[in-house]
Parts: sequence; C-alpha cells; structure tokens
Amino acid sequence: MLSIRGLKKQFQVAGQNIPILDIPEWEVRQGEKLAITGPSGSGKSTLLHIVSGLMRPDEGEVQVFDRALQQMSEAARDRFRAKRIGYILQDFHLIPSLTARQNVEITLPRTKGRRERRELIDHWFEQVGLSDRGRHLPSQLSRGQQQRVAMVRALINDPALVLADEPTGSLDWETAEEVTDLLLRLCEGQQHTLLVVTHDLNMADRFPRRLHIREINRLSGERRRLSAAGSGGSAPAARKEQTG
Ligand SMILES: Nc1ncnc2c1ncn2[C@@H]1O[C@H](COP(=O)(O)OP(=O)(O)OP(=O)(O)O)[C@@H](O)[C@H]1O
Repeated sequence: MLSIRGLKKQFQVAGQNIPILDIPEWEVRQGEKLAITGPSGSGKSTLLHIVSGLMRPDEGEVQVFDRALQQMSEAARDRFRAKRIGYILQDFHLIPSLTARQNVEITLPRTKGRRERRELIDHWFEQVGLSDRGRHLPSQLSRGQQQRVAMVRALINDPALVLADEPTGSLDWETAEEVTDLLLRLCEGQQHTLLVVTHDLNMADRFPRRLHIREINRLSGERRRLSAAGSGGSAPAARKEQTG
C-alpha cells in the first residue's frame, strides 16, 4: 500500500546541502502497524511529511495505494490526503477557539447530514472516553485529552493510512501508555496501516513490528559518524543527533 523507490531528500542550511534521506526501496503492506524508531535528527519526521505528501522529495517516487504522490497536482494531493490519510502530531494542533467537537466536526465531509455528523462524533467521543468533554475548549482539556481529540480527528474519516509523529512525546509516562493503548485499540482489526514515529521504546515495544530508520535510510549511520567527527551537518542536526 506504501511503496518508496529511490527517495532522496536534502535540506539547504547556510548555503550547504545537508542530505537527510536516501531510501533505495521500502514497502509497507496494508494493515501493518509499524513503530519507526531512530535517533533525533535521523529524518523520521521528514519521512512522514513526504509520505503524507506535505513535503516533496528531491528525487524518487512515493506511491500510496498505487497513486504516485509526485504526479498529482497540489490540490489533488490535498484532497487525497484529506480522504485517505490521518495525521496525528505531537502537539495536537487543535484550533484553540473551537470546542473539542467542533475541532473534529470541521474535518467531516459536508455530504454527511447534521444528524449523521452528530452521531458519528458521539460514537467516537465515547470510544475515547470524552463523552462529557465535547463542549470544552482545548485549553480546558488535559494534554492527554487533547491528544485523544486529535486522534479522533485523524481517524473519524476512516483513513486507510494513519501517520503519527511522536504522539506521546509531550505526555507523561502514564498518559503516554493510555494514549498508546487507545491508538492501537482504535486501529486494531481495522485495515488501517499505521506508521508511528517514536522515541518512546515502551510505545514501540507494543507494536507488532518495529523498524529502526537505519534499516531503510542509507544516510542515518553515515550522518551520525559525520556528526561525531564534527565534520558535517547543520548545527541543529548535529545537536539533535547527539541527543538521540
Ligand atoms: N525545513 C528544514 N530545513 C533545514 N533542515 C531541516 C528542515 N527540516 C528538518 N531539517 C533537518 O533535517 C534533519 C532531520 O529532521 P527530522 O525532524 O526529520 O528528524 P527526526 O528523526 O524526526 O528527529 P526528532 O526525533 O528529533 O524529531 C535534522 O537535522 C533537521 O535539523
């Protein structure tokens, strides 16, 4: 369902090209639940951005359900993402002036009637234990509750591909466990393909499959050596890699 060939991505920092990703080949089957780990700065978030179509690679081809993302117009890619991909981010990205329910409702297609939308949201809020919190603003919710709203928003349109970038990164240990359980439970038995980037090895251990980014990215080992020798990479890259 996801297929990558000859992917390359570099960033230009202070006039210098910094190569980040070089993935000759990578396939993910439909329904796989995969935790992607690796040191800070090794390109995990960049990879998710490219898979979601939010970022373009410099070279190579990314296919999601046999659709080549690079060959779509930007508008077509946006529509494709809205329909088929759910993206969960570490910082939730909820709109502060909207209630929890409204934050979810804005992602529902207009073709659904008012009653259908209400029932769907009721169902999902019940699933994540937020039935009594729908009218609260994000600022009136705990971080774990905000992440649950963000999860509902990403999953409610039944996307075939779910991407999550450090979904427990800003949560305390217990809440992170709860959110991990919930995410796996919501995706269990579904044909969703789930790719989760995480530093949290407890979270990664719960997944049926773990992948270290160096298994697919030819640059991650090389970049770490360069960084350790102080001879390459941007300052933020080097700092991030040493902390990973
Ligand atoms: N827009 C950008 N411009 C320049 N450099 C960038 C840009 N985005 C990312 N980078 C650099 O690319 C490298 C990979 O970043 P990325 O966020 O993908 O790593 P990561 O593995 O997800 O790290 P972390 O685990 O810390 O989130 C880093 O060195 C980062 O500084």
